[in-house]
Amino acid sequence: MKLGDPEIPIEVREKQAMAAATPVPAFSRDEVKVIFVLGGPGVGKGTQCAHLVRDYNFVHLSAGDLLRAEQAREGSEFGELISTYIREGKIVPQEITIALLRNAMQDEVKTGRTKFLIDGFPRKMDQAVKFEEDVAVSEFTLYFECTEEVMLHRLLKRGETSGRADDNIESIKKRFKTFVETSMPVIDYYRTQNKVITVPCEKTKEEVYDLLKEKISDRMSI
Ligand SMILES: Nc1ncnc2c1ncn2[C@@H]1O[C@H](COP(=O)(O)OP(=O)(O)O)[C@@H](O)[C@H]1O
Ligand SMILES: O=c1ccn([C@@H]2O[C@H](COP(=O)(O)OP(=O)(O)O)[C@@H](O)[C@H]2O)c(=O)[nH]1
Ligand SMILES: [Mg+2]
Repeated sequence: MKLGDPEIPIEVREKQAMAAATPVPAFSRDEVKVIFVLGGPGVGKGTQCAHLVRDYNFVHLSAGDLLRAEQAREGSEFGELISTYIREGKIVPQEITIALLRNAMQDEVKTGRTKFLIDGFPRKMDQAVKFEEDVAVSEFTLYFECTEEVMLHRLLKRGETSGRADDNIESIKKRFKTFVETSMPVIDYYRTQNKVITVPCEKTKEEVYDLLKEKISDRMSI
């Protein structure tokens, strides 16, 4: 059967035509620039993204923030599921997170904002593959690195005021395990493509930011 074949029912032909009209990925590398921001829980991804937004023309999209907003949205069919996954430190099924990211990107692109820091995503190989197939191919990945000991300290401190259901010792242990077992393979995958810029994060926020700027100085013309 070919596209437009009159023997195919009209509904099917319409669906085929729509699929053919939707570019894959949705945004080309000319239209948008995507930088993935990865690193363990509490390493400082959100903090450093805020610095980059202040100094450069980036849109900051945190997958975790988008999931928490969806969880809190009245009438969301995914609220309970997201809540459970986050508390257990597990990765929410990719369809949900990718749809949230894609919608958020579409809203920004409509207003002419096209440079994205995608923070805390992709955390699992299936997300990486599907996002790059369907939404956009990344320019490179920033990988923030530091010891679990330091991350634990930062998360417990953040937990004093964050109100987050996963900033407690039980959830943190599970998040560390998920990071090592499920998210590190994504970083390794992009390493094989020479697309990872690693930034040590043990020092103060300002020192880390200075180092980050130094490491990306030749990439900021994107
Ligand atoms: N370099 C740093 N030194 C000390 N504390 C930091 C540093 N970077 C971030 N923090 C703090 O650690 C906590 C986690 O940072 P955050 O940016 O939320 O990390 P992530 O998004 O990777 O979980 C926050 O309370 C933040 O203020
Ligand atoms: O692509 C993602 C990003 C986040 N999460 C969930 O959201 C939680 C919090 O993510 P966030 O990036 O906000 O945490 P951080 O690393 O900043 O502490 C994770 O532990 C996961 O349960 C997810 O399922 N998929
Ligand atoms: Mg964060």
